Amino acid sequence: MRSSIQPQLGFAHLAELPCWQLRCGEASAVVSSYGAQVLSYQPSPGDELLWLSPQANWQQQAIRGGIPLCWPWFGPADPSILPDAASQPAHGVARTRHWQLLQQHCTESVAALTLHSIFTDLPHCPAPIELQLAVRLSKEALSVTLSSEQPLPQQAALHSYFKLTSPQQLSVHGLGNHYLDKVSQQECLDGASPARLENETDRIYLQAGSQLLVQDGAQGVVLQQSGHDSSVLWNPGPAKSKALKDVPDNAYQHFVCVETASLNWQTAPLQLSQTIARQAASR
Ligand SMILES: O=P(O)(O)OC[C@H]1O[C@@H](O)[C@H](O)[C@@H](O)[C@@H]1O
Repeated sequence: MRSSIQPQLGFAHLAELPCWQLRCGEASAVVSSYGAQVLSYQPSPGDELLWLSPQANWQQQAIRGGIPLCWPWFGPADPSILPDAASQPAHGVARTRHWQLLQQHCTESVAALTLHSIFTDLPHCPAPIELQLAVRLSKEALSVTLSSEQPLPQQAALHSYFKLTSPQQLSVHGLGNHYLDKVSQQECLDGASPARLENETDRIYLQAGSQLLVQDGAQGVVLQQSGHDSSVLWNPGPAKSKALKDVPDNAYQHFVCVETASLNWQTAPLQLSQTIARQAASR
């Protein structure tokens, strides 16, 4: 059976949202044109790997869940690099744009599409910059690659929200033990490995490997990444969950973000990739 790509309007409670549904064998994925955001990935029917907030919204704001794209900066805009930083949105401008379909193709073993957007109004770059997101669904895995050929000073992150059944039982392998703790504002050189969640967890790991394992109790997700210089581990904990408007109060129990990031402001073309797959059950 060939794989397929079908346009669809709306996904979950996000009415009227223009999306594409990709299918390949038993696997399926949904990609939104708003933000070029993967919203769902099921390697087999009913086995959802990504979390989408039941209170997520779109239009004028980023969709909370799936795989948002942070670009061309990560977190709050840096005033030493970006003019008028205070008025710029957190995590950049890619996740609140409408993107266009550039190409698609289906074979028996893959459903793939590429979306693109041209940015003409970046605060630190007057020239138009084209950004592309390639999404590739196979029977075994989902890959996303964010790329730009122009050597712009930039940061980027694939800000994946993974579904969680138990925060207490989460361990993330492969991150290394050197991180910047954004909660305590301290650098930690000898963090525990594998990483586990604290009350609020917001860390930038500076020596993350190319393969991570997000182990949630008995279930695991294998994450392969390239083009990164760091990985971010984020879970808002109880107090911040309550403060966030677009998530339920207990959202911290339902997701963890493990992000593939390029944060060094390199003036170079961008090629940032993440591939996720359900870990095979051990015999
Ligand atoms: O609410 P936003 O802008 O989507 O950001 C969510 C989180 O994203 C993470 O990547 C950051 O490390 C956190 O500091 C931030 O709170």
